[in-house]
Order: sequence, then C-alpha cells, then structure tokens
Amino acid sequence: MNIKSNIVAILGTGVWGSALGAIAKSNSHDIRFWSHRGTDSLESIVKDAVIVLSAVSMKGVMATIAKLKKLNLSSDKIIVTATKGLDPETTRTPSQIWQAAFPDNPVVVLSGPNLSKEIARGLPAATVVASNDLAAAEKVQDIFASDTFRVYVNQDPIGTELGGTLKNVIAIASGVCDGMNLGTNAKAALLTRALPEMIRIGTHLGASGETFFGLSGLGDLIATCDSPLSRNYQVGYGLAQDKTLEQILAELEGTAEGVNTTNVLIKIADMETIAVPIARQVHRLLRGKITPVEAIQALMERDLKPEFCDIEFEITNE
Ligand SMILES: NC(=O)c1ccc[n+]([C@@H]2O[C@H](COP(=O)([O-])OP(=O)(O)OC[C@H]3O[C@@H](n4cnc5c(N)ncnc54)[C@H](O)[C@@H]3O)[C@@H](O)[C@H]2O)c1
Ligand SMILES: O=P(O)(O)OC[C@H](O)CO
Repeated sequence: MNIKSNIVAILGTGVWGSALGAIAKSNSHDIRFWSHRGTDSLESIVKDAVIVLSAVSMKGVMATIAKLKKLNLSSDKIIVTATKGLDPETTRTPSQIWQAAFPDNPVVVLSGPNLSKEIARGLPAATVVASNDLAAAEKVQDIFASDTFRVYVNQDPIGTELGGTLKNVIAIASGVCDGMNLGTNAKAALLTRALPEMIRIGTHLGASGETFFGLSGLGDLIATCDSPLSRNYQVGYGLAQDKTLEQILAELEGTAEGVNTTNVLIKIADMETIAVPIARQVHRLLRGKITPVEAIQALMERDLKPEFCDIEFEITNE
C-alpha cells in the first residue's frame, strides 16, 4: 500500500507499541523501538524519524517527554500519542501534554477499538488518527493503514483521545457486570447509559459530542467492555470475584489505565459538578468503599428521570 519507506520511532515496547510497530513494519517502514528499560539512546532512535509514536503508559508520559525535551526535537517530526490515560496532577490528556511540550510539532492521537493481542494476530481492525493538523493525520494514516488495519482520520483529537480513555472506567464496570453474571440486558443498559456520561465529561473538556459515536468512542466502548482480553475488564471481573484491587493488579499482565483514569475522572466531575453515576460507583468499588452488589443497588435505586435530558449533540457527518 505504501511506496516510500519512512523511519518511525516507537517509544514504549509494551504490547501496544510492539503491535503498532509490527503494522508499520509490514508496510515496509523502518521501525526503531525505544524502551526506558533498554540500552539504545533515545537520541539515536528519534534522530532521523519522520514520526515519533509514544505508546508508553500514562505513568511514563511525563518522564518520556522530559527526556525528549533535552534533544531539541525538530519541529517537522510528527508526534503520535497512543496512550489512553489522564495525568493525575493536571487532569490533562496525553496529547495536551505533548502539544504543550512541543508547540511547533504536529501532534496526532491514535485511538480506536484496538485490543493489541487481536491486532498482533493480524485480525482485521479499524482505528482513528486525529489531529488539528489534517496533513499530519493523513501522513500517519498512510503509514499505518494496511489491508488488516483500516485507519480513519478526523479533526477532533481530544474527543478521539477521551473516547479511548474514559471507556476504560466503564470497562471495569462491565467486567463487574459479567463477573457477577448480571446478564445481557444489564450489560446493554450499562454501556448505553455510560455513553452520555462519557459525552458529558468529553464535551466539557472540549471534545465534539459526535466523536463519541465513532470508532474511538462507541467502537472502543464495545470492544473493551466485551472482551476478556481487556486488562480494564479483567480488573472489574476480578473485583466481582471478591479479589482485592492489589491482588488483581499483581496478577495482571500490563497496564490497566482505567484505575488511574477513574480517580482523575472523579476529580474532574467533582470540580465541574458533572454527573457520572457509573464512574462514581466504579470509584467507590476500586477504593473498597462498597461491594459489587452495593454498587449495582446504588445505580438501580437512583431517582427516576427522562432518558434524554442532559446531553446535546449533533451528528453532522454522513
Ligand atoms: N494493549 C492494548 O490493547 C492497547 C490498545 C490501545 C491503547 N493502549 C494504550 O497504550 C498504552 C500502553 O499500553 P500497553 O498495553 O502497551 O501497556 P504495557 O503495560 O504493555 O506497556 C507500557 C509501556 O510503557 C512503558 N513505561 C512505563 N513507565 C514508563 C516510564 N516511566 N518511562 C518510560 N516508559 C514507561 C513501559 O516500559 C512499556 O513499554 C496504555 O495507555 C494503553 O491504555 C493499549
Ligand atoms: O487492555 P485494555 O483494557 O487497556 O484495553 C485495550 C484497548 O484500549 C482497547 O482498545
């Protein structure tokens, strides 16, 4: 599909960075991996790269940026962020942090229903690359698109990023739902009511509401909330088995960003007085304040209300 080979630096060699690197490599691009635990210098990895893609977990974003800042990154390099998290101190998204650190570089968000283990197996999937700089997003689209990985562009980086980030909180709730065998009706109600919750927070933070109905919102919500491959789902499932959070995290392979994201989301909701009933129960559950049964009761016993009363959005695209 691609004719010209580009040098792509992938920062973070966890399962997602590795899977993304393998996709670009199969498109004949020259991939250079960097890990904070490895021996290669960051400078040598990013030196000739056209694209610098960060797939480090949220806890590594600030440290990685601090290292890159020392290297005087040229402003023509496209920074791609694939992290799905929120900064606990500032509540900012990774793309906001990257853009503030490198104001002259194009920053592109890559996010979608992308369980890395399925992608590593070459199963078909789709994703979104979003940026205020459309040409940069299209360049990233060109580099990663393949006949098994369909890449769409859009111009709502914050909405695209927040869809992938906020759904991790709901994936924990969904794991609880399945772990307690609450059935398909309960799961459908949970996911459907979660979407306006995500939209309320997202639009408050500057996202476009319609983005949440696309691949990076609804698409990723479905994928993550319905798959035992999701680490966030596994956290919820474990809580439903009466395991402690510490025990679950100790057994977990890789990062469950939803645990930190729940804390940041509640911080934002409390500061801005935004209703997030599902996330609030997840927060209480993670902190050991309530049991899964009490969380379900609290959600079911809330005051009755009209179904559509608190979000406004317009679908403008076909
Ligand atoms: N795994 C997936 O299916 C998937 C899909 C889409 C997005 N994501 C997101 O991508 C990010 C990475 O996910 P993953 O599954 O590869 O996680 P992982 O736990 O497998 O890997 C985390 C990576 O972050 C790096 N890291 C951690 N602390 C660091 C630090 N202080 N400095 C530099 N690097 C540090 C680790 O070395 C590792 O390379 C997460 O935000 C996740 O939500 C994951
Ligand atoms: O394993 P998780 O829970 O981080 O989920 C993976 C991705 O975010 C799904 O798109």
